Amino acid sequence: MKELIVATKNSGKAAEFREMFSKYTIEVKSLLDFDDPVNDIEETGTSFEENAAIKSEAICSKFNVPVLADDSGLVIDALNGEPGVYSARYAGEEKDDQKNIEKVMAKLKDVPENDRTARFICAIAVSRPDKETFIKVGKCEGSIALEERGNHGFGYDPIFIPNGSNRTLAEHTPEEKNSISHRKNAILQVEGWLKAQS
Ligand SMILES: O=P(O)(O)OP(=O)(O)OP(=O)(O)OC[C@H]1O[C@@H](n2cnc3c(O)ncnc32)[C@H](O)[C@@H]1O
Ligand SMILES: [Mg+2]
Repeated sequence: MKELIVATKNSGKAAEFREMFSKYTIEVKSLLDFDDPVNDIEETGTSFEENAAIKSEAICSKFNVPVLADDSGLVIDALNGEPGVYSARYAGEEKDDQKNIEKVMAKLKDVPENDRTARFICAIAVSRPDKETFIKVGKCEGSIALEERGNHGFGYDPIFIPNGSNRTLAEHTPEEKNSISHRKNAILQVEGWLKAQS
């Protein structure tokens, strides 16, 4: 079975990838599966695409196998695109999901329902030894809820309502989220390559 490393240390992302890749005969590993801890990669880019490629290329050079990386985040119109590429560390270096949510909710406290439009974006970069990296982007349009709700998922899911629903993503089952998410929409675009691997 071919091996694919998903270059993430985010357990929420790793679980979603594992589930969405289960239909392929590919052995999927995340950076959380290695006995020797892999150093953090500095995300110095100014776009999701750039940061995804920084991660996939760094891990591909290290292990010499195909690597897929995800750089993703929440873009809120009323905050001029924040938290954007800084989504993980919006409220500080400790990457605390709850503090990040509280920071967003405080900044949006006077913003009415109609002006709370937002989207999740996911850039997926695939790097292979001696080949060019390719990058695809997926989106999920929606809005920021007036209050936090639900326990599923991770990150900003408790405050994000996808268009067409009245529930937050954290009130969607993992299967439901994986059928509409930004991550799913990015994966769909690399499906041809994934099939060729399995
Ligand atoms: O870099 P890796 O190791 O993959 O893990 P990370 O958590 O630092 O990941 P990113 O740099 O891509 O930052 C993404 C942040 O955006 C948020 N995010 C991304 N996808 C999300 C999703 O599906 N649901 C909720 N929040 C999400 C969440 O706060 C993530 O920490
Ligand atoms: Mg990161």
